Amino acid sequence: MIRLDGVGKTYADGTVAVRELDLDVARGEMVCLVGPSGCGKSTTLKMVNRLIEPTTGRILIDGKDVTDENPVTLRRGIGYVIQQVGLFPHQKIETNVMTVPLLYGESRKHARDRAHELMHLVGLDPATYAGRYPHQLSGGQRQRVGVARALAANPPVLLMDEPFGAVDPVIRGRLQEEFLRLQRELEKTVILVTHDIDEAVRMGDRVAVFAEGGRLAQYDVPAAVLGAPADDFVASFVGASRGLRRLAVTPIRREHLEPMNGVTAGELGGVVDADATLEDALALMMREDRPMVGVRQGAEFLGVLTPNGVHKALRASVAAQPS
Ligand SMILES: Nc1ncnc2c1ncn2[C@@H]1O[C@H](COP(=O)(O)OP(=O)(O)OP(=O)(O)O)[C@@H](O)[C@H]1O
Repeated sequence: MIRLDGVGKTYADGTVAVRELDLDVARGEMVCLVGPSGCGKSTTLKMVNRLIEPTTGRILIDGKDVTDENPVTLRRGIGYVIQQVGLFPHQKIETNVMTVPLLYGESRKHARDRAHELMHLVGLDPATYAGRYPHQLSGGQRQRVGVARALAANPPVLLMDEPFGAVDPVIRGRLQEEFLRLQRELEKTVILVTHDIDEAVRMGDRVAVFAEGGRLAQYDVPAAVLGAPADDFVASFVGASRGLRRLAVTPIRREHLEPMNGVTAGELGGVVDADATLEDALALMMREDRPMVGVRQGAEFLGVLTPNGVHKALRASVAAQPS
């Protein structure tokens, strides 16, 4: 869907922000660009919607070179969410969200209906918030308006630059959760920039770890980035607690379960659903102070997970990834 092919950006003052970057993002995939400050993440994102022109290489969306497209037409198909949201301060929330549909010639009635629908989608009741002004909203609510506005033209592609950066950790977690739910429904192709490895592994189907100069140090699924860092840079960036982080991104698999035979009710800490993560299962074992939990899929009981099974699952999650 989106392909960066040998893309580089050297600014006029000689700063090499991005060097020879190859990156593929599949349709419906959410890819997180993560890395330390100044490593070229925002520059990369802005080259996709041509807010910045690359100095070398090509960027293709659906096989078409973005430089052949009129930038205005191009941006119509690309939603853009930034940290400072950029709402018009003297316009009501509803009007802020309606801006894009109105720009594309929708009637006021349609644009307003669409704005209300989107406000519902991002969890802001239009009856309460449509008539408010941006300064009458909390930071987290403003971020949601930013997301609603980016979705207004129903673009297939969304670019998000630190979209949850300006809010406190609790709200941030909630917004991440909500956006993941929304994304499961909308299946947009998303590139999200963050400097927070936790956010990247939580949100991304795949994670691109950038090093200085826009060098792509590793591009893989979260479990592999945490479980098998490509080099010392990635290992130190993901941090010493990466082992624990892996629990939250590794799913439970049938082959790591043991049969129920002989397990007594007293040994079982509880039951988790098959789509839970290892972290959920281990948290339950610890909370209940029991050596195992049951795993269920709907009405079917699949087996029990023990700490030994957790260990096997972690090892397999790395071994299973193509390097
Ligand atoms: N207009 C510009 N002119 C010259 N250098 C620039 C310009 N914009 C960005 N840079 C430089 O390019 C490099 C990459 O910047 P960029 O904003 O892409 O990094 P980033 O990874 O998004 O950083 P952060 O996480 O701090 O936002 C930095 O060294 C930055 O100083």
